[in-house]
Parts: sequence; C-alpha cells; structure tokens
Amino acid sequence: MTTSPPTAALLEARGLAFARNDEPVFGPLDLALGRGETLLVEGDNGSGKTTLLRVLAGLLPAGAGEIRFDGAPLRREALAGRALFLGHQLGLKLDLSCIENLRHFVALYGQRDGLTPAAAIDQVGLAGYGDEPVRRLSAGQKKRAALARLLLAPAELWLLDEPFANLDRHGIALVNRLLAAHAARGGAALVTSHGAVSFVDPSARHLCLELRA
Ligand SMILES: Nc1ncnc2c1ncn2[C@@H]1O[C@H](COP(=O)(O)OP(=O)(O)OP(=O)(O)O)[C@@H](O)[C@H]1O
Repeated sequence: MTTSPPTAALLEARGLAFARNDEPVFGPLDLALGRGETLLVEGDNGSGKTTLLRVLAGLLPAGAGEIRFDGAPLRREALAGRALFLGHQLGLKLDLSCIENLRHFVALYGQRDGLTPAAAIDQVGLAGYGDEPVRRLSAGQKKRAALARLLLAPAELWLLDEPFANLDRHGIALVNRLLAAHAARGGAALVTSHGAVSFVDPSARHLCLELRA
C-alpha cells in the first residue's frame, strides 16, 4: 500500500516490512507523512499496528526497507525531543502524582513555552487530580494524564498507539482537538485505531494493515 503526502515528508518509509520467526507481521509498505498531516493506521487486532509504530519509533529494527526522518536515514538519537511515542504502556510512575509525572517528563523531553504541568493537567480534564498518585486514577484518567504530555512536549512527530482507548466521548473529543492543534502548527501524527469511529479529521489519509492468515 502506498500513501503520498502533499508536502515534503517529515517521516517516510519505503519497502518497510517486519517479520517474527520468518512469519510476516506487516509490509512491505510505503508511507510518507508531511508536516501538518495526520495519518490514521487502521487494522484488526493483531494486524501489526503497534509493531509498525514501534519500528517507526526506532524501538524495533525493521526487517526490510528504509525509514527516513526529516530527510535522513532514521536514527533513534535523531528522534530525541522531536518525536513522542504514546503506547499502550502509558509510562506513568504509579506512586508519583500526575504533576510529578509531568515534571519528570518535561525534565527529560523538554517543554513548549507557555504551559505548566499543572495547567496541562487541567486542560485534559483532570482539574483537582494533579496531586493524586496515578495509581488512584481510573483507566481513562490515567490515559488523560498521559495525553497531557502532548500539550507539553515540543515534539514535531507524534506516534500515538490507540489514543482513543479507554476514553469517554469528552476524552475522544479532546484527542481530536489535540491532533487538530498539532496539525495546525505544522506537526505530524501517526495514529493507530482498530476502529476509525473515534477519529474525526475527514482530510486525514488512512493506511490499512491486513491481518496475516
Ligand atoms: N512481543 C511479541 N512477541 C511475539 N509476537 C508478538 C509480540 N508483540 C506482538 N506480537 C505479534 O505480532 C502481531 C502484531 O501485533 P501488534 O501488537 O503489532 O498488532 P496490533 O495491530 O497493534 O493489535 P491490537 O489492535 O490488538 O493492538 C500479532 O500477531 C502478535 O501476536
């Protein structure tokens, strides 16, 4: 499957494939994602969406093909501070509060001007929970605490694995607003979903992964 962007690609893959024990998981596929674009990666459970994102994030080696980030062959170091991966594992420390988690995050990955961790917590609908240990939050509240990173991080590339999972309709609207604002300031996003029902941007391109028999 091939998708082509209207602008120079921030992230590009050609002939990208991944296999485990000689069993293909996805690909070969081509994709290109320009600044200001969102690409929705769809597919059934087990079709390889998470694996694709992990390969694009440099967390798993590609079996075949080439990935380029900002015009150069992908190196994990080049993604530092420029790409944000939000996976099924939210990466929150359960014994720390929401605000402490976000402070830890911005110390490592940087912070956009004009927003504090406390303000980000309010904006994701967790006002009053900032000092609460994360282990006391519901699944959807934990997801919102993780999503607050999207408000704070200066990253140009978002790799979001099932960002709508566990969210109520207000949370789903929040993710769509975050994606729209990111695209409007020139950011690029790859978003996975096993059902596209939550995703509202009608202009976004779709990449569909097939479940291997
Ligand atoms: N760590 C692993 N070791 C071995 N096989 C794995 C591992 N992780 C995933 N797989 C296999 O790779 C295939 C793709 O998994 P992946 O998690 O990428 O799918 P997905 O499309 O993200 O699924 P879902 O919609 O359920 O999140 C599946 O067949 C899965 O069983």
